Amino acid sequence: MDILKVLSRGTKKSAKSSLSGGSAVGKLPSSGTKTNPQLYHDEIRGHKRKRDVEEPENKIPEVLPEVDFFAPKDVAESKPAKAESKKSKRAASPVVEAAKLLSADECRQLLRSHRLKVTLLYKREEQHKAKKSKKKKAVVEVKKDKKPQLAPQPLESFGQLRSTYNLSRRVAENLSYQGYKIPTEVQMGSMPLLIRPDVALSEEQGLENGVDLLAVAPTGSGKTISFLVPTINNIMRRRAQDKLHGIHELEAIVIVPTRELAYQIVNVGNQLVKGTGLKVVGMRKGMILAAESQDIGEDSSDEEEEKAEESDEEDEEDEEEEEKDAKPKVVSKVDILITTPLLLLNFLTSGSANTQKVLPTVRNLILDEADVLLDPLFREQTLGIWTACSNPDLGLSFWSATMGSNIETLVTERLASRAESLSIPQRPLVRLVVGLKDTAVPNIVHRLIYTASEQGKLLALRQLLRPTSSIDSGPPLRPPFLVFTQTIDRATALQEELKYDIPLEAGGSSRIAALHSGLPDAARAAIMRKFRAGEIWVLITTDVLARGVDFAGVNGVLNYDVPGSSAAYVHRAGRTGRAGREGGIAVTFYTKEDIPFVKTVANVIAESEKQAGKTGDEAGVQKWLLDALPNVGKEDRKKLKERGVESRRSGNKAMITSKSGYERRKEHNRKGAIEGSKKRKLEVDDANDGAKGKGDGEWGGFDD
Ligand SMILES: Nc1ncnc2c1ncn2[C@@H]1O[C@H](COP(=O)(O)OP(=O)(O)OP(=O)(O)O)[C@@H](O)[C@H]1O
Repeated sequence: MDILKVLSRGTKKSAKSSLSGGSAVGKLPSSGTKTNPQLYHDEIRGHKRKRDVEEPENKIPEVLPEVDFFAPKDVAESKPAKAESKKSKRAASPVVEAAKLLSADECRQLLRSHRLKVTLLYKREEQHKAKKSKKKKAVVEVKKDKKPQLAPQPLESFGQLRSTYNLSRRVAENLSYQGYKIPTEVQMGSMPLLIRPDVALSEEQGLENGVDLLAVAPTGSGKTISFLVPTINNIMRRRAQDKLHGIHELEAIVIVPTRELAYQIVNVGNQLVKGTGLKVVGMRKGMILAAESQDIGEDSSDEEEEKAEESDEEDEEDEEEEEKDAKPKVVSKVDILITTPLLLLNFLTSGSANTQKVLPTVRNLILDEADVLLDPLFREQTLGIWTACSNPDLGLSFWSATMGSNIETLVTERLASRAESLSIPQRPLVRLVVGLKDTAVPNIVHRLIYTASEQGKLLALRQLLRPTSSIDSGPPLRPPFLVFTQTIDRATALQEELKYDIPLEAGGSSRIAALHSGLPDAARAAIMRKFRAGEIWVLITTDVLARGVDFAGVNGVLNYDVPGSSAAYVHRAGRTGRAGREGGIAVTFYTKEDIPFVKTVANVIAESEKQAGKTGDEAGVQKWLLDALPNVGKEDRKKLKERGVESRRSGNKAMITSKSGYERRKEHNRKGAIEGSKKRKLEVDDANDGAKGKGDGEWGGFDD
């Protein structure tokens, strides 16, 4: 099998092949950068666009430089900086163009052409009603049944961030250094709103002081930048206004569901805060933050605060130092904290039982992958942190590619009850949605493959690993790719099964790895590093990597086991085809056991293809199949989401093996026969020994 040749393509890309457009390889998402990361730009009917969407700071070449997708994110991004001279190290400041605002009609047209829908979910209005000579104030809430559409100024180019929204020069430079050409849809819609609501929503009254935001946008569409840039800029602006220079204070928290995602966001944050003096820190176990205690009794957090102040004065805290020293320390140099819910909650609830730590300095709370953070699995932990952020000016934003209406309701209710309990006016709540439906991944190829048995899946996967394989007429599934399984055991077992499929001369078993939550932190980090560096080509995992993790070079995703929900499918599949790149493929295997549940996946595929305008033979799921598959009942959906397909949780069927049931039975019988014969032989020997007077009854049976 010439797998070496195939797998080598992942790392040894010639400039020619990686830029060529025609071949299958040329179409792989890892074969080049995408200059336009936008998914939608429908024609504006009846109107000619007045403004050109081209980036004014067109200093970036038309064809972006070759990027090593596999290089670790931080290294890849910092490498060129080292090579350049100090003077030219920073990207040139984006050209500042004169601030021009679009008319409300133009905004609406442009937003619609990018399938961006912005809705006001809640607003407290004060109306002045003239009653004879007296003016009476009345509070009117936006009625649930008539939520108005908003038309905020869309961000057409990153240059506008400086000219129109007065973004800090440093942050603009750092952003420009990332080499992005044009904003994605979610950046287009959300950044103006979050950076300068007074400008973006100048037509709307009562929103100028900022809004809370629910943002729903496809996987890989640049949501991280969308919340980090405004957060950094807002901290800098506040400090500049208050003339607070050179201080560190925890002002923003980003909550994410996994450690991998937290590290990734810390890396992106560090790129964006270069030269600003701000610190982006990832929460670690045992880390102590400068927090206040609600009950000033005999609580240890007083001590912690004192310690925090002392260490602030000493000014000796440094992230690198902390890495070296595993002992818990008060981390006073942190402006933006990235954390998983439990790590921060553990800190907030540690210490004396009758005290609760609060974080009154936090002005921005960001929930990335908000639907999962507010799912029963993490809900209590997330809400615990939310409650601890006691600043009355707290701004909240919620981000995900999928957001059920239950999440929207929960957020709305929580915001209302928070305002009531703190006796403060509730901030307006705005929802921003990119695309027609959140259950879609429109820019990749989807395939559903039926195999008669569990063993058939393994054979099919082996088949896909072959150099000549392709799925229907679609693009081939080429390494590097991610394989999703239902449980940790299955991930490990699949790795065991596949590790000898990669020839030694191609790196052998070191090219394949399994990453799951059962591994220690260091092992997880090492696997991530190797996968990013292109040393691991097939990464088998569980849903722990389904959310948020950004591997620009991943060609495909294979759902070895059917995902537990439509949202899980969207997020798993969304690990490929990121930043608008086309050519990514998501393959989903299903067996007889999955048939009652597979319609959830088929529906997402159908919706994705509808949004991408694919029909007929191009479609990965044909109409006859959609019609034939049974609808998934509410109970089944719930069960599947919570537990996955039952038969894969335990017992023989949960095993992954290339041997058929018949072969396994035969092997079992053969083993039994050998053991039986050994036992008989030993019994005879024993009897003989006894006869010789040596038997002392020490024999303890056969080993397994
Ligand atoms: N304007 C842009 N142009 C090109 N690439 C971009 C742009 N903005 C972000 N990216 C790149 O897109 C990739 C995906 O971004 P990000 O991880 O923020 O996506 P996301 O929307 O958070 O995805 P997910 O829903 O999976 O978490 C990153 O590699 C990022 O560097």
